[in-house]
Amino acid sequence: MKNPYDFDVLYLGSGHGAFDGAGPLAASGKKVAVVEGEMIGGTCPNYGCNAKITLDTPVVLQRFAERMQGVVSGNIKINWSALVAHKQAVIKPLPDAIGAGLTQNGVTIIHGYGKFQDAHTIVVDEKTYTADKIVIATGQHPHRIDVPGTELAHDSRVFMDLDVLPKRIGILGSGYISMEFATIANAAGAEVHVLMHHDRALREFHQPFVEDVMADMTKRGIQFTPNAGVTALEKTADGIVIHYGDKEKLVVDWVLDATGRIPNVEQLGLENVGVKFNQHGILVDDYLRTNVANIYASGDVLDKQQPKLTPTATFESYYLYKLLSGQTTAPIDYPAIPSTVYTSPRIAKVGVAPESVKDDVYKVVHNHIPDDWYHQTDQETVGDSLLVFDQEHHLVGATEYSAQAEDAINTLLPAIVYHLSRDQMWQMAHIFPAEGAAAWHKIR
Ligand SMILES: Cc1cc2nc3c(=O)[nH]c(=O)nc-3n(C[C@H](O)[C@H](O)[C@H](O)COP(=O)(O)OP(=O)(O)OC[C@H]3O[C@@H](n4cnc5c(N)ncnc54)[C@H](O)[C@@H]3O)c2cc1C
Ligand SMILES: NC(=O)c1ccc[n+]([C@@H]2O[C@H](COP(=O)([O-])OP(=O)(O)OC[C@H]3O[C@@H](n4cnc5c(N)ncnc54)[C@H](O)[C@@H]3O)[C@@H](O)[C@H]2O)c1
Repeated sequence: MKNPYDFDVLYLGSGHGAFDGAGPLAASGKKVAVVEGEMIGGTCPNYGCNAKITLDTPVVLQRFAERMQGVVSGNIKINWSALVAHKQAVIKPLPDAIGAGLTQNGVTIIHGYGKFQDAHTIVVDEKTYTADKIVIATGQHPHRIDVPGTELAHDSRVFMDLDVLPKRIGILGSGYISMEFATIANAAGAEVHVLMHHDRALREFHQPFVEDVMADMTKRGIQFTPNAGVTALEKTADGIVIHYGDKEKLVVDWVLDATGRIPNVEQLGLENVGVKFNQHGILVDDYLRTNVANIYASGDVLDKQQPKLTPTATFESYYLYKLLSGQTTAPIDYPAIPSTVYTSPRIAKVGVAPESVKDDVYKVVHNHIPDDWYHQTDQETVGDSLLVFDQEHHLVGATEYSAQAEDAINTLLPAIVYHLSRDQMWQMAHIFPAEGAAAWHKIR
């Protein structure tokens, strides 16, 4: 029977929650549209992962040169305006490249904000588009602290476009964005103050590793204030005054609000169709289907257990491609989702956390990274990993803090996802010498 709608599948949003699946879905013969209100590709390429890692790259170089002093000489100084210009040059082509990838696969791109009129109809700038199935992949937006003067603070997107690095920066919150941007701003020469909501940072990460990273950041001049309880922001002739705690004050030139992100569920017309959501996002079943049968959701906008990260959004998007193209009827089966905080050194983790381990079920193996021969070459002095094995020596979790923790954890993923035995681990021959080989060597 002919589809009575304009499209088989229409996506609201064009981030990883949409585009990783929309392209293959169109290539499989489905008529697909993507509606995007801002930049094609969404947060990750334009003002998230890719933009941030470009700003971080000279920090890594700076740390590397610092470790190798004596063998090489001279410190690396970051030229902030040149770095931001470099970031713009690296990021600028991405929306066009992602858009071209979509259109080459046959996806129709519609620019503008979409809103539900009914369960099969989306309105964009007064034009209507109908679809058999609709996927809500609208992501999140920054939370703004609810205190007088909140408008004086900025979000991470504004930070990444600053032509001139402010001298004194106050950062509210101590999650991913706070810790990463504090690292970058400090390395580039700013005075950085982190006002923590509680007494711990990065609460989902192994706290002894977080404390080591914070000690290093403190040594480099970043000032942490635990339980700050920010009460107001005020503009004065000296700068912006952050009022916190019991009548305490801090004067800075610029404030980054890094107090979390909120799902984009407002202004979608969800009330017109009755899609259910809460403050964590849209509610879906194990097929990423909302309570309205033809409406699905994917990516950061979901209420879910998995971390709201690009690998999760990509996995969901690809799952929906398989489901909506009829290649699977199975529920989504998430792998262990890895995550990293791009401080320097980084903290990365995947799978079973060492702190959750009961002795009789799992075995935790500790490695001090500088003890590895490979890390004598780069004069590494810090870093630890904890590897969690079951009784049959299957790797079930790993967490590491080190200069290259993200690569070490990525390398270990097949062992966890495919539940490899020791014999199967030996079936893989790694390029040597390399970080990945060093990480793999520790689990065999
Ligand atoms: C500063 C920062 C750094 C990050 N770094 C990392 C990292 O290093 N690694 C990592 O894994 N994750 C990182 N993330 C998280 C990552 O960016 C997100 O998990 C990922 O982008 C989620 O993809 P998504 O498609 O669900 O949402 P998004 O990428 O946010 O895409 C949603 C899109 O929907 C559009 N939209 C919203 N409403 C509508 C509407 N009504 N109509 C049409 N379009 C609409 C938005 O404009 C947006 O483009 C970072 C996030 C931030 C903010
Ligand atoms: N490397 C990465 O993968 C990466 C990097 C950046 C962002 N992200 C994604 O973006 C999301 C948002 O990052 P984020 O750092 O804004 O959020 P977050 O949830 O990681 O951290 C928010 C911080 O703000 C604090 N906070 C909350 N309410 C507050 C209040 N009223 N006053 C003061 N502090 C308050 C929290 O205690 C926490 O420290 C992350 O959760 C993650 O999903 C990922």
